[in-house]
Amino acid sequence: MEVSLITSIVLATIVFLLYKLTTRSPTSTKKRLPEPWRLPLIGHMHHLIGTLPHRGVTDLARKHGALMHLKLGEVSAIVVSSPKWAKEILTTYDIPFANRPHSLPGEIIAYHYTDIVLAPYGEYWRQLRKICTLELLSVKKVKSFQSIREEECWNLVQEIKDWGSGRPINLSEKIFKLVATVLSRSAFGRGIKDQKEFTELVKEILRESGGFDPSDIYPSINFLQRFSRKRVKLNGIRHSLDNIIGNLVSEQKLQQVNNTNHATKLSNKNETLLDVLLRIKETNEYPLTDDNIKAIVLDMFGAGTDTSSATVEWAISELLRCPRAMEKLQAELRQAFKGKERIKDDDVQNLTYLNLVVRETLRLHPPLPLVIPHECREPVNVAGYDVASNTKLIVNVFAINRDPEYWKDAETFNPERFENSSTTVMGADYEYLPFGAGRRMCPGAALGLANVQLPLAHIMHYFKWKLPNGASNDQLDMTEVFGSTVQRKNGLVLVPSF
Ligand code: HEM
Repeated sequence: MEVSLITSIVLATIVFLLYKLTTRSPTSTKKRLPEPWRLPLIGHMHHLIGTLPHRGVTDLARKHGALMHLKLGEVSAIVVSSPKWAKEILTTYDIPFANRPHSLPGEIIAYHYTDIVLAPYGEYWRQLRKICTLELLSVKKVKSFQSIREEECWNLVQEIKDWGSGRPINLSEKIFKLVATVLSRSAFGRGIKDQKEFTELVKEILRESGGFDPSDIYPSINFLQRFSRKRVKLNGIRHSLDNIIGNLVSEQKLQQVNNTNHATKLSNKNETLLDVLLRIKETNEYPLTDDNIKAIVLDMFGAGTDTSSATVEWAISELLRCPRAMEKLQAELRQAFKGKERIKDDDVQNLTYLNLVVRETLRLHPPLPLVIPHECREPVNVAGYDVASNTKLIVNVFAINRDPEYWKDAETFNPERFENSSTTVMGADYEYLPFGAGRRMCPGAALGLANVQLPLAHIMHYFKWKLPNGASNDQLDMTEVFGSTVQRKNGLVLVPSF
């Protein structure tokens, strides 16, 4: 890929120079958004080679401004990199920019855009958001999964204890498995027969969704669309997933018929996410098909696993490099759980410092630093600039969360900065947007935070952690990798002691 991209840049440069020599650019009176210098065919892609997209885009924004235009292949995008512009776009222009662009995962994995994340803005999406707010991801529903979270966190503690004190363990794998199991029990109730295969498939979707593919940046080239490697890969994943989820839906329907025959109707409190969706379908509250249900259930995994597990990993990483914060957190946990054998979900809600650590982690390491691309549904004029329909909107949360105008020592991990601050999951001035903002803002923040706080409290309360081979904690490698979320490049392999 690297080679073909470099070859394309060389070719494009030659074509560009020839073009410049033989033509004169017509003078245009139109006000154009600032942008870096571009090449024909590839646009601004060469500026991003060798960088992580969120860091590359942030560097460009520092040079060219907080409202900037980028051309990536054929695709035009505006990039918003300051709280001021985020507020302007996500309030005044929120509806025009509430669409999602075409994508292969949307077409193939999300049963032709019938999930929530990738559905186009419109009546169907509005109904799904309502189902999320009132049913699937309501505070009440999140609370109803409390015992699942507690049990699975306790299982992790036992697993680490069984593994043994003083032996390096790959904590990243354990954390991903924990979050995926909590979600799958919340979605399907009992453990899934094919849990391992299912978790692997979810991991593959996440890998493929974040991966770069020429068909994404040259959407008009039919050949690339039809024969892309990503399409073949995603079709394979979809086939396997469809079987697993299809079986789960059929089993659950059967179970519901049995329950009705035996007059053992589930109370809403005990319903899994799948039960809720099947009930909504049965009662015709919303006209959902089986495929719609599968797409929605898959969203819960796609949107909920990597985001929460990456946040737990980054929190541990930052704490290891900041012994003062680590000690303060462990002291808070010791004090709160003195004499208690197990940690309860309700207990962690009131832990002030734990809360500050999570907020600061999400500031420095938002799992979706460029959110999920939005798309403009109609031509709009933003601050005198004409923006054509189908232009993508990239909200650069990475730059916003580190904007030095809003954040003192913006690059430093300092949970205390949130003390006495009223900032919740969204900054009042749009200076803190780990869950996005506007109509497309994450509807799963309450569940996401619960799936971060309880595992982190367990991992930090029951164990002390250090790096293997006597390395000092400030040597911890913090290299990132950009996929569907920004993760640690290398798994967190640490030595527990207890
Ligand atoms: C720490 C955890 C999480 C973070 C940081 C996070 C962050 C985000 C962000 C930044 C977006 C995109 C907003 C935009 O496009 O403007 C998003 C969308 C979304 N998230 Fe989350 N998320 C988390 C957990 C969850 C969980 C647990 C779920 C559900 C199980 C969830 C479900 C969704 C859905 C359905 C959308 C799409 C909303 C739409 O397009 O209307 N998220 N999330």
